[in-house]
Amino acid sequence: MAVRVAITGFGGRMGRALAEALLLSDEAELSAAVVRPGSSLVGADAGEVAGLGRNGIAIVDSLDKADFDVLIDFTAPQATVDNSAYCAAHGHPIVIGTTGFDSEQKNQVLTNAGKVALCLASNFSTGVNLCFKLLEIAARVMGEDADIEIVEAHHRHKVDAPSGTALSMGEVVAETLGRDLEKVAIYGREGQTGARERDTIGFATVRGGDVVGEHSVMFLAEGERVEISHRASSRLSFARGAVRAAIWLMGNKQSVRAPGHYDMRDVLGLN
Ligand SMILES: NC(=O)C1=CN([C@@H]2O[C@H](COP(=O)(O)OP(=O)(O)OC[C@H]3O[C@@H](n4cnc5c(N)ncnc54)[C@H](OP(=O)(O)O)[C@@H]3O)[C@@H](O)[C@H]2O)C=CC1
Ligand SMILES: O=C(O)C1=N[C@H](C(=O)O)C[C@H](O)C1
Repeated sequence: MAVRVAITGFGGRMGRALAEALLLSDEAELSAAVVRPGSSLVGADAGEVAGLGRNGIAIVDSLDKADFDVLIDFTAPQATVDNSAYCAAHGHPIVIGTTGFDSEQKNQVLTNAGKVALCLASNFSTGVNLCFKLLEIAARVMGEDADIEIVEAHHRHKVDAPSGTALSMGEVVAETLGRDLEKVAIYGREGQTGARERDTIGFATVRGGDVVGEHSVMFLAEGERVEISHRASSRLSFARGAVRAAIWLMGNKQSVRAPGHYDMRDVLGLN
């Protein structure tokens, strides 16, 4: 029997991509599509809204009206805080792709991992999670002798910066080098900045057009430079990863994963 998935933020870019990924899956299916109360999409056919053809699932405005095993939530920080609390209260595992949390919101979300299995990742694509592993090696081999800079580019509608993925990349590098990202991160430069300090990790953000998501981490040493880069050309790369995580949390419906905080590296066996 297929894993039954609810999607919150169904009308958003990722909501629609997730619907497509579920249609392509043999092991999971869309069972509920949820949008904000008052949305003009309430009552519409979810398949039609996602451009996938009629599927008979009417869009609802609350998780209380949804029938599902596991939730996939790519919305906005406060909505994710609320949706994860709902899942914890009702015993549903949850996959979270939302980025841009402040530290209090992130703590609130993670509290729920005491009650249900929760998979939180700034990026669900296989390629980015492979890059996280490559970054550990690069940081170990070159990190002490190189200046490290992270550049990311996204579409003009993105509301948080730097991207969650760029921050995760910074965390991987900083942790490998025994540095505290909060202390060494430099978010953009302007004016008389002075010479670069070796231990810092710089972030630069580009926003524009329809860029799906591009990340590059540079290790700039004397006489050579290594770049580890990832370019997403379709949101399906994130959506298929999130569906894989949902199936993994449900243990294919045989044995639901124990409550806890997981990420996509756990799903891919990279941790
Ligand atoms: N981890 C990963 O792999 C990826 C993560 N993301 C992240 O996912 C999130 C969503 O991205 P994207 O789909 O592009 O964004 P969109 O703005 O296209 O979609 C977000 C959706 O969430 C809904 N939403 C927001 N706040 C609320 C709320 N309080 N209550 C109910 N619904 C709400 C919006 O509804 P409405 O339109 O009515 O406001 C909208 O439908 C972002 O944080 C982004 O960074 C994106 C891609 C990959
Ligand atoms: O908002 C997006 O679009 C994306 N957000 C995620 C992030 O902040 O890292 C992942 C991906 O790059 C697309």
